Amino acid sequence: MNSDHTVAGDEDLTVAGDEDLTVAGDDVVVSARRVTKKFGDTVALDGVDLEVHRSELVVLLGLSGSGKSTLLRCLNGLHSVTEGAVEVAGTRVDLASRAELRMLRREVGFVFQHFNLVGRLSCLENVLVGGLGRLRLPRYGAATYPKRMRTEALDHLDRVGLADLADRRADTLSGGQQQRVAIARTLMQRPTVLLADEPVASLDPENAGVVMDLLFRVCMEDKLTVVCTLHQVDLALGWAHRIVGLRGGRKVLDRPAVELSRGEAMDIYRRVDPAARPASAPTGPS
Ligand SMILES: Nc1ncnc2c1ncn2[C@@H]1O[C@H](COP(=O)(O)OP(=O)(O)OP(=O)(O)O)[C@@H](O)[C@H]1O
Repeated sequence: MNSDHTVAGDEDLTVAGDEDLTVAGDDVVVSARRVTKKFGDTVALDGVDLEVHRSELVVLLGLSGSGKSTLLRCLNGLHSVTEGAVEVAGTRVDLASRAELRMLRREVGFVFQHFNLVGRLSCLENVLVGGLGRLRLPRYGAATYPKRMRTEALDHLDRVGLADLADRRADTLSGGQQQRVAIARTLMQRPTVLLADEPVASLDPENAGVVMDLLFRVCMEDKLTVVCTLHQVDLALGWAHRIVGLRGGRKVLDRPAVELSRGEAMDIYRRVDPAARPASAPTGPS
């Protein structure tokens, strides 16, 4: 156990030496406290705090290399943190055993930029794969899954608007359709948290909007906690409840999307730290 950190009950997470760090109230599902992640000499995250609530969609924005993917991976334990505390769905990720991390990952769905479907399998079977964690033995072919799971998987495909393509091989679908199948597969996991790493980076603007709309709908309807990395400021402003900006591994912005102008959001992408800019300098379009 990491001696720097202590947990005192479900609603109390503290980092030793920082009395003001009690966090994780009733509906805080994701909590990162002073998280630092180093890869050798590279500081990918530098003391990042983040809280995300149930039914909240938070978008992480930032230049390439600012630490967005690293933060997502620290949330589900794919990366161990160098310092700090992470709690997700009631599990202290930074202190979790391998078995606890396996359990946690059933609750935390992950949506990837490149969909990660099995191309030669049907859409239905790809979705069913999301429910494998609930079964004791592996399955080969959609027909070998219990009927109730097939019905559930079809419902998820219906929800993403693709029930009529259930029997089609996944590699015959467009990118946008494949990402919708991947989201249906994640829903089959019955997650409480959904992490999405640039889920629309490979899609055209129309399909990107469809996928963001879908993520927003499942966030609200299923009361999911969604953390999503994006590079498209307009999509973030359109669908996020809250926008968190990272720069050089540090959090430089954390505001409700409705309170942000486009110019303020774009500031995250400027090479010069807006806080360091002289007061007389132009702020760019808003
Ligand atoms: N496995 C790793 N080993 C070494 N360095 C890494 C590793 N993963 C990330 N980094 C470094 O950590 C920093 C943050 O990378 P990260 O991938 O989190 O950025 P990002 O904001 O997600 O970038 P992008 O928008 O390009 O995906 C970068 O300097 C990167 O080179």
